[in-house]
Amino acid sequence: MTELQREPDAQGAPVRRFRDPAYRPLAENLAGVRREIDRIDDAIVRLLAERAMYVKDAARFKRDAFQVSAPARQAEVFARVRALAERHQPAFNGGFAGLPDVVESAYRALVAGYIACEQNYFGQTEAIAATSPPKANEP
Ligand SMILES: C=C(O[C@@H]1C=C(C(=O)O)C=C[C@H]1O)C(=O)O
Repeated sequence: MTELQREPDAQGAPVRRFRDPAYRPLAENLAGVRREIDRIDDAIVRLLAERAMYVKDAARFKRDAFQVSAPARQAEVFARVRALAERHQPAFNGGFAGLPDVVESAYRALVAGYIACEQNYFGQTEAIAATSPPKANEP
């Protein structure tokens, strides 16, 4: 017989502890942990919305779908956020070993979503007629 699956008790006391004696808990119960995660998600989503508006603006500088995708820039972004995750590895409670992988894979999913939207916005733009630079001796 399989045991009935149920969600963890958010109000209850801990049911496990880290074997590391130096580990310092961050919250009294799971509800407290989740309150902090929700607070951080509010800030993250606000920043993702701000980032989105720059992705939209980037469409004005692109000539075609390949340029919207800009794979070299994507690779640069993924390497950069991975390095940032390594640099921001918390120095307490043993850090979070998988952080660079979590951050990189999150960015791979995020940027794929941003690019799909940028492709749509690109379709709402039109080419600007090329202007020739002013010639010497012209006022
Ligand atoms: C914003 C740009 O367009 C796209 C979106 C990117 C992003 O979300 O970081 C990166 C490269 C492009 O795929 C850009 O070219 O910089």
